[in-house]
Amino acid sequence: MVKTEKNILSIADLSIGYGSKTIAQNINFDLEAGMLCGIVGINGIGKSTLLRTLGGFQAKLSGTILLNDEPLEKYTSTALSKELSVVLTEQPASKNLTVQELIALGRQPYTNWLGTLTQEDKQQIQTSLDSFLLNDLRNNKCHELSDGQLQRVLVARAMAQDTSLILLDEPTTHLDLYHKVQILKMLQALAHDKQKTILFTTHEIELAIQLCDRILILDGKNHPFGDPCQLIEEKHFDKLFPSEMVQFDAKTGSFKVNK
Ligand SMILES: Nc1ncnc2c1ncn2[C@@H]1O[C@H](COP(=O)(O)OP(=O)(O)OP(=O)(O)O)[C@@H](O)[C@H]1O
Repeated sequence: MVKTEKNILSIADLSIGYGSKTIAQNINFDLEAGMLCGIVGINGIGKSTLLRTLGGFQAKLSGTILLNDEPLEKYTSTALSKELSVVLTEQPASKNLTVQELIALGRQPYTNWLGTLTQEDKQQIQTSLDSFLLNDLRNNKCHELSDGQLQRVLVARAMAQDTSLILLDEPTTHLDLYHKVQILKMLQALAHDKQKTILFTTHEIELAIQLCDRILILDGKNHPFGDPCQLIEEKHFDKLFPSEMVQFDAKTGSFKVNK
C-alpha cells in the first residue's frame, strides 16, 4: 500500500449520543488516505451512532471531528457531498432505478441543475460498474437484485461519488461468507488502489482482523484503535465478549465457543 501522511479523518475526545443520553465518550483515532478501518463492538455499544455522527446525520455531544483538516460542522451539504459518501443498510427509496441509474446518482454533487452527465461523470460510472463486477447487471432494476448484488451497487455508487471518505453501516449483513469476503476485498481494493479512506461497522471481527488496516473497538471504556495485529497482541479482543461463552484465540485470530 502506498501511504500518504495526510489524515483524512481526525477524531479527538469525541462523545456521541442522543440529547442528554451519552452512548460513548473519549473516542480518539486518526485515519490516513488509503486505509480500510472496521468498527467492531457488541450489540448496542454505539457503532451505528458513531457512523451517523461522522456522516453528519446527527450532532456530536462534544469533541472534535476533522475531515480533511476542517471541522465537520463547517461543511455545507454540497461541500460535504464531495468529501464524504455514506452507504446505509436499508435504502429502499431508490430500488426502482436500474443499477446504472442508481450509480449515476453518485455523480449528483458534480452535475449541473439539469443533471447532465459529462464525459468524466460517464467515465466514473463505468469505472464503478467495472470495479464491482456490475456490467452485466447495469440495466436490471435494483429491486430485482440479490442482497449481495445490491450491496455491490450501493458501494459502486459511493465510488462514483469520488469522495475521500466512505462510511458504510454493516455492508456485509445478510451475505454468505463468500459474498462477505468479496465485498470486503472490493472495499480493500478501493481503499488501497484509489487511496480512499473507508470506515465500516461490522460484526465480522475475524474477517476485519484479516482484511482491515485499522480496527476501532468500541468497548464502552477506552475504545482501542490500531493495527489488528497490535490489538491482538495487546489482548483487546480477549475482553470483547464474556469469557464463559467465547474465547479469542490469538494464534488463529478467531473466536472459539466454550463447550
Ligand atoms: N434514536 C435514538 N434515540 C435514543 N437512543 C437510541 C437511538 N438509536 C439508538 N439508540 C440507542 O443507542 C445505543 C447504541 O445504538 P447503536 O445502534 O448505535 O448500536 P450498535 O453498536 O450499532 O448496535 P448493533 O450492533 O445492535 O447494530 C443503544 O442503546 C440504542 O438503544
